[in-house]
Amino acid sequence: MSHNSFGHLFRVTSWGESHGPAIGGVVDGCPPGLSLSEADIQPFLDRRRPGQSKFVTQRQEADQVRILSGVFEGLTTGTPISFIIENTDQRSRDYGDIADTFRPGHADLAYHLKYGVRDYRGGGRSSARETAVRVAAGAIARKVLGGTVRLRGALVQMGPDAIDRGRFDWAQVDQNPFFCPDPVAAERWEALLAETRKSGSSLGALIEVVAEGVPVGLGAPLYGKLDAEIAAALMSINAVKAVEIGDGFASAALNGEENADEMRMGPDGEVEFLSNHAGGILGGIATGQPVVARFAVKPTSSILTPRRSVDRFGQEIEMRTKGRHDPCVGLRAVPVGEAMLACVLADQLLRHRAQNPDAPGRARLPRN
Ligand SMILES: Cc1cc2nc3c(=O)[nH]c(=O)nc-3n(C[C@H](O)[C@H](O)[C@H](O)COP(=O)(O)O)c2cc1C
Ligand SMILES: C=C(O[C@@H]1CC(C(=O)O)=C[C@@H](OP(=O)(O)O)[C@H]1O)C(=O)O
Repeated sequence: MSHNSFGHLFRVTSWGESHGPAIGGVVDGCPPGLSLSEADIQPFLDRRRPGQSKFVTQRQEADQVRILSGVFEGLTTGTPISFIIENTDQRSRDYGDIADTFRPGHADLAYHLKYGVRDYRGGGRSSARETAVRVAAGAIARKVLGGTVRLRGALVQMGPDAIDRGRFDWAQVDQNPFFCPDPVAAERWEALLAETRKSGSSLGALIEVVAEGVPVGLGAPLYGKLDAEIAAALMSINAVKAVEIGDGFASAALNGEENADEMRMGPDGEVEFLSNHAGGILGGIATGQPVVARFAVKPTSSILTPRRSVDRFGQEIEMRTKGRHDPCVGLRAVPVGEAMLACVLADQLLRHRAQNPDAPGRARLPRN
């Protein structure tokens, strides 16, 4: 991960600010000959787009993507794929009040201290507007991964209210505005988030992303371990404060027997795991089990409730933040998390093929 690019062979660069004319990205290293058009990318952007329900920011952006390079007659050419998404609904006057002040919990103070000069409109470069670029890149990464890798995400906790794991149903995720896999929790969250928004406050959340059908062997120990790169990619998303793989923090409380993912031989000569505490990764390498990662986002820092802060002249102030904000950023972070996982897996797939082109990608062992 460097400043505005990540990945090695599948390399994503993003550019743009929230209230500038446009945002966009460049994906370099995408293999040639993959069918790709805007129609492959747009559905993913549509899931992340702001303004879609009363539970997200009311900024209205179409998030229409336009490919500028790297595709000829519907196929990727192996050259940089450049794309642009125009910003059309900036309301920069909302930010006039906070040009000289720093929202507690947002990036304002840190950008000021580091750079001295910043585009404060909409948070500038620090805004999650940029996450649209990640989602577009993720759609291209999914093309590289092909149809055998199934990648999905869900919101599993809003504020203190977690889903019931027994009711986890992927089919529910697109049936409510929360990306919630538990219909009963989704009903509770409707009231919870409406009340939170009305009171001028915000909530944090926990998001789970899962990739099934990941080829065995992805991961580049020691410093390019699959879990390490997934953690870095998810941690780079705005507002993320924690990432875990498999049982994550809960594994600290398990004993060795409970944590052991025991193995048997399946009838087709493939290793079968009896559980998946490891989240599909051992030694930094994919085992073929579902890759499971979770990440926590903090509550939105732009809130209407007055908070104490300081301004750039060193005055102590009290401020409230008006404007259009997500009362819980976790909702729209779901497609962003999926996209970051897709980009890491696509990059690891290309690196794995380069180093070990004959690896079978299966957990097969010889039997006597
Ligand atoms: C999808 C998404 C939407 C977000 N929407 C908002 C928002 O409307 N208002 C806000 O203050 N922060 C929002 N954030 C969080 C800020 O972008 C983030 O807190 C800020 O960049 C500071 O960086 P940090 O929280 O990573 O330290 C959002 C984050 C994500 C992932
Ligand atoms: C624009 C998007 O989300 C924005 C993310 C964001 C922030 O601080 O991160 C603050 C708000 O920006 P604005 O005040 O300009 O409306 C959100 O609307 C988007 O995701 O496309």
